[in-house]
Amino acid sequence: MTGSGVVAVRVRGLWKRFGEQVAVGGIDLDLPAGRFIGLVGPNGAGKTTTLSMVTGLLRPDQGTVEVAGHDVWRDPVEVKARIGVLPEGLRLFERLSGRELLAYTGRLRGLPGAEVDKRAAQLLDVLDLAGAQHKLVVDYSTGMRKKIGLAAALLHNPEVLFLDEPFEGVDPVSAQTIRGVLERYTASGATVVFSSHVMELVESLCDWVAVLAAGRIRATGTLAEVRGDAATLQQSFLELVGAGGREAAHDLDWLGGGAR
Ligand SMILES: Nc1ncnc2c1ncn2[C@@H]1O[C@H](COP(=O)(O)OP(=O)(O)OP(=O)(O)O)[C@@H](O)[C@H]1O
Repeated sequence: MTGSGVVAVRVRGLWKRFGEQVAVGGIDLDLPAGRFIGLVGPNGAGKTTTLSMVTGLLRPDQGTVEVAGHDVWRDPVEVKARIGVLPEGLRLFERLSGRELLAYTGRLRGLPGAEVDKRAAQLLDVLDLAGAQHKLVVDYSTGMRKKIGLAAALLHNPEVLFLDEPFEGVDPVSAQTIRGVLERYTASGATVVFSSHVMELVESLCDWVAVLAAGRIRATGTLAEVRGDAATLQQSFLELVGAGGREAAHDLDWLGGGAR
């Protein structure tokens, strides 16, 4: 699946409204296979809504999504066998231990018990969770929850992995661990799609970027293409999405300590 030109995710005419609010306003997108892809955009841009529709968690009002050549809404079983998802606000089975959660996930994925045991042990080890594997998930910290969620999403060796803000609330050591696992995974030809509004992170991890603002795609391409002549991705991002509002700071002339 590594070859250039192979499309991992194909989105056409995707729309989602919540009442009057247009969350996603007609997105067309081809995400190349074998890349580390960043879906970036400011708060409320529509990243979570887009990822939810792409992974079959939220039904679009209009439009189609194909993942690994299968239509997400007509062929959900084929798609779900090929993807791993770490959603935002991840809900886990809290009363299972980390190890039990992986055993359960592996069996749901149809893997033989011995294979699940082997993969679970390796993932727990690599993600630095071996010491906490018998602890209940309810007692895990935010970072530990992200890591066990990532392990569950990787267990069946998916072709495409979707991660919604995977580094949110994660300390630098755990972030480095997660990063190592993801880099190894993409090096084997798999595709990672992750959403973030942290530009430095996207710049250091991704080789392909899609910029989303106000429910629409503003730019796509390799990191170099999207960055263009700007010094950093952050700068080109601010130009793309418009940095309006920065000057509004003078309205806060009462703010700054001292006089009340
Ligand atoms: N269930 C919902 N009901 C109503 N409005 C919603 C719902 N989900 C999302 N929205 C709205 O749709 C828009 C896009 O939200 P979304 O969560 O997709 O953005 P995002 O890019 O993921 O933002 P963030 O980076 O802040 O998580 C926002 O204006 C949000 O208020």
